[in-house]
Amino acid sequence: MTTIAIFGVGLIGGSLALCFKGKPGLRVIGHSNRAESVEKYMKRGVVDYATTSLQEAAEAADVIIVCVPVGMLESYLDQLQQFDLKPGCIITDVGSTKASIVEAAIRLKRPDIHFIGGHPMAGSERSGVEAASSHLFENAYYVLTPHENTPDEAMERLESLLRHTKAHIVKMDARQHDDIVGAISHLPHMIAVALVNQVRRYNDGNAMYQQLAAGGFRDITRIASSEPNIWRDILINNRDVMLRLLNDWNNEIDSFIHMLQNSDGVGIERSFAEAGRFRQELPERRKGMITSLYDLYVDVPDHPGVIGQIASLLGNERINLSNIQIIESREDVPGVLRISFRNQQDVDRAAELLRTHYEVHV
Ligand SMILES: NC(=O)C1=CN([C@@H]2O[C@H](COP(=O)(O)OP(=O)(O)OC[C@H]3O[C@@H](n4cnc5c(N)ncnc54)[C@H](O)[C@@H]3O)[C@@H](O)[C@H]2O)C=CC1
Ligand SMILES: O=C(O)C(=O)Cc1ccc(O)cc1
Repeated sequence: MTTIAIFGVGLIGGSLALCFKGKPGLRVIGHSNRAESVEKYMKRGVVDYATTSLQEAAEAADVIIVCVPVGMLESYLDQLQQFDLKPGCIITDVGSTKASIVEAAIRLKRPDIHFIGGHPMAGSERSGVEAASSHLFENAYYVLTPHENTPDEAMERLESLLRHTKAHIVKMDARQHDDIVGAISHLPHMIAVALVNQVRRYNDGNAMYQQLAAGGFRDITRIASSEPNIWRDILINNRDVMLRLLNDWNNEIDSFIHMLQNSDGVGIERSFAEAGRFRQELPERRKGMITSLYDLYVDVPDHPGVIGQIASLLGNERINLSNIQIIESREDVPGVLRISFRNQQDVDRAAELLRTHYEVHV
């Protein structure tokens, strides 16, 4: 029996727990400092057992997964050092930054305890165990940042456990991880927040801003609704990388300012064309950060009841949808209902079925 202890059973910890719970040979213990949370984990059935005792959970574990905000990770490592952990115990984390925690783990004293940094590169703007799903990591990348001293045996044990997430495991240097993820995830979160706040200020003087801000604005700013304390920790932890990236961002914006000052239409066209080409080359249908996947758009008459109708059509054929959203503007997406699925096969089946009743765009 492999016992997995999860500290911080929120969106990511809860989703991991759901990937492992009920699998043969695995037992999942959840920990929270708060008794109400422990009760909630048990009631929702995300773990086999839950406790407020860090020591009890840690000492029972073969694998410990620390799923708390980035700013708390080091203090968890320090506390774990005080306990009589099982020999061979693997400690991993899910933090969105890797360099500082990998560095801190070098301080772990026992040579038979192995820390391997981890970052499942899928998530959402939602938080808490209420948003957890066993499908969250399917087909996403899961970065591991082993140290040069990490034994192969420990790495293999962790990889084999994480196969339950159905994510693709990639190994990477922790600093390189922070550079890349800084650019493709942390910077976009900052930009989304800055953009929303800019428009929020205009809206103070004229509420039409908010009223008209649907469609594209909503899409590209979804991640501005992310959990503030989680992102405070990520950005402060990756501060040096972020400051460099923001400097480059300023240069990008400056170049737009210059093009506009000079009415440089050729330059503007070139910027859009270059960006479009690069974006087209992004891996398609790979679940990852800042992407909604397996979506289809259905052009439907705007009347109540249509969502129910579509849900029953899909339900009758046992096609599971993961999300359904009304898009209020038709300017930049073909259709008014966005329906998300968990895999391409479901998109294809749904598209074939719904085409007999509606106009469908995949
Ligand atoms: N949100 C996302 O999409 C992703 C987040 N991550 C990382 O996963 C970790 C957890 O994030 P989420 O699950 O999104 O957050 P969450 O807010 O859903 O869950 C955080 C968990 O940590 C506990 N917690 C919060 N503050 C604490 C504190 N001061 N001391 C002890 N426990 C505390 C909470 O009770 C909760 O169980 C973070 O390190 C984040 O960087 C990684 C991939 C994606
Ligand atoms: O919702 C999205 O698109 C995200 O980008 C979620 C996310 C947030 C933090 C991570 O470290 C990884 C993924």
